[in-house]
Amino acid sequence: MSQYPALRLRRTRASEWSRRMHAETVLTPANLIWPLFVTEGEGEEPIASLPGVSRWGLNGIADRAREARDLGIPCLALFPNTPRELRTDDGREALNPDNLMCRAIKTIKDAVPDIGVLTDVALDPYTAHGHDGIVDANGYVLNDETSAVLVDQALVQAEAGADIVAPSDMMDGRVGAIRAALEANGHVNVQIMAYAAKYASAFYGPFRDAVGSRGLLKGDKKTYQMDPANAEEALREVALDIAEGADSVMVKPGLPYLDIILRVKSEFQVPVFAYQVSGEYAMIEAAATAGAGEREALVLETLMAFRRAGCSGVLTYHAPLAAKLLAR
Ligand SMILES: NCc1[nH]cc(CCC(=O)O)c1CC(=O)O
Ligand SMILES: [Mg+2]
Repeated sequence: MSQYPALRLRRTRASEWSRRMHAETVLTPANLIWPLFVTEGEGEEPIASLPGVSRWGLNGIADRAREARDLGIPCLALFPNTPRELRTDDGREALNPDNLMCRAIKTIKDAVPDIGVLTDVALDPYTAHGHDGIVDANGYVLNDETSAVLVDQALVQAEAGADIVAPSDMMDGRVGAIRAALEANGHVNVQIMAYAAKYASAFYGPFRDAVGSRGLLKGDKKTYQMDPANAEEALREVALDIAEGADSVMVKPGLPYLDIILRVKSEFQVPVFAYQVSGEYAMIEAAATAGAGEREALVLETLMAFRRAGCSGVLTYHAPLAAKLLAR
């Protein structure tokens, strides 16, 4: 009896109510984190390589925060486009308590006190060479020197009101160092979401346009970000970040790395997030524009795939669209 024709897996798929009742995974706006680009001035600056995404001045950022709240999106991720003249080899603008990032955090907290603010800890929006850290004479990104600066950067962000600091730099040991500094400075409830398995990827191009680092970047990031060939190494990275005190871990990029998400979730049972990165967003937009797929369906299917693989949530530039679709 346990086979066809008595067993028909199509039976539960035959009607909409039944499909809904048998869904193993749910996707809600609570699973979305919306990355936002911040700029000086008050205008809206469209980003050519990210159609539909803009940099916003502080007023626009406050409006986006209200929009997110109304859509049920729980958290915003912030990325500054630092004016060129403030970018230096040591990225010291990252430590300025009045920098664009800190002003954006405060703006959001004033406009919508109850929304989560996640900040990126890395130096690339502040360095003249576009790397995430301090480089030596050969252009090599120095681990321990960089980690020391990242600790101060995370503290500056926490002081400004960040709820989650998210180191995206891939230095060794920085999660433990940041956790210790947060504890020592009274920020016991500031979370760390570690970009634990971040790959040296070809999918970050539009992001680098958005934060203004593409034209500046010398070389590539392969001496610190991971080789796409590696999966076991991702598990080691995640194990270390959890041991150092990460509250949650991230896998990045997203869709090409669903296998990593699944393995991390199965192995560690910790909150896992994915970053559906700028190049993935641009790919979906290009497919939709070319008529190769239907935008809304592509967005919801890819986001559901992250949930099915084990993600608690996804950073996605499609967050407002997805939240609107999910509200229907
Ligand atoms: N610290 C850099 C950082 N933080 C988030 C992204 C990429 C996000 C995206 O492509 O959407 C990057 C780019 C990089 O590593 O060069
Ligand atoms: Mg690591």
